[in-house]
Amino acid sequence: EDTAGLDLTDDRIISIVQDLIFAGTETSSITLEWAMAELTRKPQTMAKLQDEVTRVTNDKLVIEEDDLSRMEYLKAVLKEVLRLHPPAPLLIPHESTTTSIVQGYEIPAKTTLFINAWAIGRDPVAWGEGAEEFWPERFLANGNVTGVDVRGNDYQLLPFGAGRRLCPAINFAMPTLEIALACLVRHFDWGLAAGTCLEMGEAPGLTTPPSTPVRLVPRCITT
Ligand code: HEM
Repeated sequence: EDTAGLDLTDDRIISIVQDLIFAGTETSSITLEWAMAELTRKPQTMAKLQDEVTRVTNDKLVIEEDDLSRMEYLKAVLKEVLRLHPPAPLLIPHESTTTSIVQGYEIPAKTTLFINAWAIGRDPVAWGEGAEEFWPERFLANGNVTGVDVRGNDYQLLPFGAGRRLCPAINFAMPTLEIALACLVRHFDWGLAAGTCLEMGEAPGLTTPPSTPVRLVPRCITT
């Protein structure tokens, strides 16, 4: 109490916990859902990822955080998923604090601003002719955007935002997603259920899951 004017009341604690649950669960599950959809559409990419995860983990069945640093294709796959399918496509609304001029347009103070990370991630000026294509190799050696990362320093890839309000959980979210995706492809082959097809359209909203939930059939390959 009486520290910097913000008391830690029960209501505030409940709000913070709700924020964390909302900000942390759907974003991660949507990213995994899109990852599985894109990989199922591209069996060669899926096979390449499975090869890497199997090679790095050797005979081990449990994937640990230490293993991730040797899985560069896995990281490229996740960046590519977040480029094409940022789970919060317009990030979170921001408000300008002072009047500024951006490319000749005057933005008054106190204007609500949306950053369209979805459109930026598909912009051919930043990503080249194949901007709409799912191609993780673009982030690897000899790709056209080697070194571009999701940490808010490269303005063409902003799934976590940038600057002071960058997602505070990025260092938790990325390894969590990497381990989850590595486990899914290490232990199972994945295919579409008979008679179904993948719908790659997005549902509208603050977050954008696939318009039709992705339904895949796993076949265990490690027993
Ligand atoms: C794929 C995973 C995730 C993505 C893509 C993501 C993306 C974002 C974005 C775009 C923002 C808003 C940035 C801005 O204001 O411009 C944000 C804020 C936030 N994220 Fe994440 N996030 C993810 C996972 C998580 C997780 C796992 C947690 C918590 C465990 C979390 C907690 C938060 C919180 C608390 C904020 C609000 C920060 C603030 O108000 O300044 N996020 N996230």
